[in-house]
Amino acid sequence: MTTYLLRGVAPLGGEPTDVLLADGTVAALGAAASTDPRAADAHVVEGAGHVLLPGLVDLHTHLREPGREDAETIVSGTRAAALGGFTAVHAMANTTPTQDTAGVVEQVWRIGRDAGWVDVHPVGAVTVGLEGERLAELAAMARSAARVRVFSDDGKCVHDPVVMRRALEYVKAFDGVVAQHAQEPRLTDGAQMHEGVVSAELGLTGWPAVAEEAIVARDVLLAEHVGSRLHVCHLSTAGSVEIVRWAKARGIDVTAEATPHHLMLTDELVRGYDPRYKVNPPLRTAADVEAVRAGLEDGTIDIVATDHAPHTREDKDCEWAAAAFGMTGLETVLSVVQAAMVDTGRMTWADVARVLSTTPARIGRVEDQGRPIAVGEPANLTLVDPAARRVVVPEEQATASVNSPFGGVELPGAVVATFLRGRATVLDGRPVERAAAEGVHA
Ligand SMILES: NC(=O)N[C@@H](CC(=O)O)C(=O)O
Ligand SMILES: [Zn+2]
Ligand SMILES: [Zn+2]
Repeated sequence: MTTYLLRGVAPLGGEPTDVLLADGTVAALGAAASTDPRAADAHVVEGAGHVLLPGLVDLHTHLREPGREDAETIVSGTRAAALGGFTAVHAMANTTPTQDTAGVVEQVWRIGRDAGWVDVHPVGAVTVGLEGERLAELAAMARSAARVRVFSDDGKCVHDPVVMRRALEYVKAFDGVVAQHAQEPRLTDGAQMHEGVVSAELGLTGWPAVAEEAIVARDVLLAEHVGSRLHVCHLSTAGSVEIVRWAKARGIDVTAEATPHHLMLTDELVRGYDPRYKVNPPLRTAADVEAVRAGLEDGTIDIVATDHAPHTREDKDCEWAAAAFGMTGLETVLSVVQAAMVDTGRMTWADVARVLSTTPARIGRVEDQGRPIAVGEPANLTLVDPAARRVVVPEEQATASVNSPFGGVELPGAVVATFLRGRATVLDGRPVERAAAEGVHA
């Protein structure tokens, strides 16, 4: 295995230092890194001005395999994840067949492991076929080789309060968490965008903020009643932030995520009827974007998760009403968080490490990720150049789909390198095919 000497990098944006990666771990730091005998034949990465972060962990990715390999495969999606700085992703359960049995989650986990770009942690469905009626075999998925800890019907809401209560009770046995897609179905019947001034002007059926907030409020109370862990997916309204803030103050064990698009984009973009901006939950108002940023800044919102939702051109390049909901995000999230939170002075790089690595790893109970950058720790790391600027070109990304809302937009920052247990998956901003990394010749 290649040894790497990262020269002059800034761990969590702090003082520049040298970091030696050997035998899959952080082997030495500071002066000891270059004097270590293993540094003699190391591959040197000149990292002056670059920030070293723990490898990013996504709690919410749609990899689409099995079933929609025309939109994404586990290989294309995890390669995109590595390029985005990730070393682990949680793969959502709304595949075909659904990830609702031990067999399906083990298959996804194994394909991810064999691909080797990032660790793939399959999310288990809460209910059979995401139908919201019967609980899926949660314990069997938890005990399978995939060791599922996050359960979600994402794409759909577990709307029946009895089913939600049972799921919250059941996952306690294996320290699991229910990740809820908070959307009251009756209040969002036929909804096409956020309900507000813009939807009224465009004459599109709106999706009221209360449809999200009513479920978030109900679920924090259920989690308190049951004494279980709840995670709120892609929180998008100012009211939801307020409810989670209240719940945390009350001691309820709730965590919440924000997506990069809800940190940056508003429903004003829908005026052009470009389906790239069609997403669930919908883009909200500028006041909601500000509330989500403030919630992330003060810790009410625990993490940023991409909700990377690739869709084929056939499913996206059509009239607004017929287009699928969803946006890609793996390869732009770090840049969006830098633009929205770091470059605005609201968060430090240490905060970025917390919301994109440490805390998502903890919520997903992934023990070897999101670790401190310290000697002896597994070398799951991401090196970022914050001074870089680039215009996003979806066609040039590794994801198999082109439905990025940031196409044509200039964003700050670039992932220079990603290391998975000491092996480079990305170097000089380019993917390192595993055969090359292992010195295997075809
Ligand atoms: N976010 C989306 O708009 N779409 C997601 C489902 C989801 O996250 O709810 C998808 O699977 O396409
Ligand atoms: Zn969702
Ligand atoms: Zn999703």
